[in-house]
Amino acid sequence: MCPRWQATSRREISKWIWPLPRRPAHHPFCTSAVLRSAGTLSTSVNLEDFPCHKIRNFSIIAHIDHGKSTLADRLLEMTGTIKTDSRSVNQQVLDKLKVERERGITVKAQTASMFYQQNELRFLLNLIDTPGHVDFSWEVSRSLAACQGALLLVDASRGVQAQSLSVFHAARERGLTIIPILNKVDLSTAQPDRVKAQMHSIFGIDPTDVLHISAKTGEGISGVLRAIVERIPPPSGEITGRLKAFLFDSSYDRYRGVISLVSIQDGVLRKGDKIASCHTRKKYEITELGIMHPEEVPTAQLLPGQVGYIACNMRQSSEAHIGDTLHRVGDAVEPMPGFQPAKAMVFAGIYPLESSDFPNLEESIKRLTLTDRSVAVQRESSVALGQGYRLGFLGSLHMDVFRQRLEDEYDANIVVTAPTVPYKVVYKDRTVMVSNPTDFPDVVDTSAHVCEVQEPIVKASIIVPEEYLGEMMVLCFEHRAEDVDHQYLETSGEGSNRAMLTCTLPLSEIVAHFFDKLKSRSSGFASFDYDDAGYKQSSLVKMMFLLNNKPVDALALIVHRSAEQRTGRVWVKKLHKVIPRQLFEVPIQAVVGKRVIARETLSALRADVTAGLYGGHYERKMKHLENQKEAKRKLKRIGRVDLPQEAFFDILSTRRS
Ligand SMILES: Nc1nc2c(ncn2[C@@H]2O[C@H](COP(=O)(O)OP(=O)(O)OP(=O)(O)O)[C@@H](O)[C@H]2O)c(=O)[nH]1
Repeated sequence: MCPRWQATSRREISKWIWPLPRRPAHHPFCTSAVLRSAGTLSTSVNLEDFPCHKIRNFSIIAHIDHGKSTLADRLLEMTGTIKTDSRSVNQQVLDKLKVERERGITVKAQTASMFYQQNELRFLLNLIDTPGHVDFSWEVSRSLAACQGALLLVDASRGVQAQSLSVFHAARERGLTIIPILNKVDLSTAQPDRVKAQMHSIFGIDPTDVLHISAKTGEGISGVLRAIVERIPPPSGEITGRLKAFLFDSSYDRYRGVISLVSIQDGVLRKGDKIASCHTRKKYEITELGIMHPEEVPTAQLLPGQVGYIACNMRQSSEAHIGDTLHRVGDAVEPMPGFQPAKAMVFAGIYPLESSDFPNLEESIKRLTLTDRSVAVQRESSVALGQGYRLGFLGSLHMDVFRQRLEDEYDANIVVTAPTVPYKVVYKDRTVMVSNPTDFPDVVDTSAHVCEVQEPIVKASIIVPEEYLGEMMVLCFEHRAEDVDHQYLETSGEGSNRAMLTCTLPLSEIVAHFFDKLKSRSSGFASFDYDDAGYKQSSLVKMMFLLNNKPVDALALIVHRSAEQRTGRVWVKKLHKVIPRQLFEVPIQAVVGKRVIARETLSALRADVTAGLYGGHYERKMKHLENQKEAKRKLKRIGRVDLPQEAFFDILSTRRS
């Protein structure tokens, strides 16, 4: 082997894998502001004082913006886990990522352990704050697996919304004890009785069980802590049993490798213990363990029912399989039921704005996907954009958050291609998943070897005041909805009642503009949720865009046949607007198979080659013009359209918006 290659390779490996560099004082993914505001109080904790009956594990679940992170702040403050910051009622301590703080949304579930004294007893409460947006429901479901209870928050002014339903059912399916809570009762628009009646009719919740709080002002928070201890059952587990630790989340620390969050089912886990994974059969040694309080606080051990972090020389994040059971080496244990792996619903190509930046982009993507395990990654190349990656996301918000994190945390200058969903192409002898439009067959002809194409379908539900129901139906039909149905959620005589509209929609119809239209056409009142509903045969075509008769692969689209004319015309017009004029005439065409669907012509830029000539030099003028014509003819023959990357950026960003 070439010694130089060996050296580079080792250097390369050491950058990624081992040995890990010295660890700084702060976790690299937390901003110092977060750490300051978190104000970790305790540095050593003896977990032996907390057997199962003194532990409560719970998640906070709700529709987006109903106040989960604000409630988490108040609980951490009331239990003395963080300092009360009178200047800021909205610390959002558990929203650690910059993108979360900027956008005011949670995208990653976070765990925090708190100590709470009730009467003579001291309890260990393990809280998991979950995201509310439908794209991150995978985070919610795995968080629930580590809990025995859930706080279901409902905004007292907005009432039950679409994701309130989905998270309620997810918690119910797992058999968790649900504590229903009405939040934002301080608002003048709050309608507690009406919302409690909704909760009763939709979830069957007894109105007397519902707690009233304001996570903002702190009203009612002590009642929540009492209810957690009194209503949520403690975890069960045998301290003398064989070690079983359930791995439900992981992150990557470049100094210590993979950090896994585990919930101990049975047995005791200590530093130095030799453990093995049921999934990969690989063996590890625990180098560090502890609880999140809310930052990492090392402890001597983790006991049954406790939730904490472990570092164990795990070098690749793929080794930490979400849903895995860890056990002591040599002990045979029955693995616990795992999770369905995250399923990418939206794919897009990500390319550097400057091709020479590809190595940096590659490194940034590798690092970022170590902290976000739900992204599917595949290398690809495009004639127009060079080397890049095709990434799969859980939804378009997830895609946008990932893009922002690449830009914010890694200073990446990138072009993101139009999002596409994964299609199934059924050939006579095999079925192929296609997540890049260029791989889609040019012609879908049932008499040829492509039997059919199928697209992913979702079961959508929209909750909206009844006066917007008609408008929502129109919107759904515009997006190829089927099986449209509706039901009223309440029957109160006062004010407008709310209805739930359900239908099936092609996933491709909701990845681009659907959510914005839904919000604007319902004046912001509609909430939307969806669930995977499999695949369905569909009449889809591949649309290519030709510039000067040459296809531009990065612009290819898969569209429904009913929308081909409209889409072709719209995009040809947009291309016409953003492509700079060339020295020759450029036809811009949208084609499906051999059919031209739409065309615009970019007129030639006529440089005034005679500008420097004065007076009557007629022959010289003609000569210059002839030379110019010849040069243009040559350029056109070469057929190369000078399309700067910025134009791509414009085209692709307008496609997304
Ligand atoms: N008036 C009032 N506002 C509140 C209350 N609780 C939360 N809010 C506000 O509601 C908004 C959303 O609160 P968050 O805690 O971020 O909501 P969330 O459910 O964590 O949001 P996601 O994580 O994005 O799903 C913020 O502006 C909060 O300040 C409350 O009790 N009263």
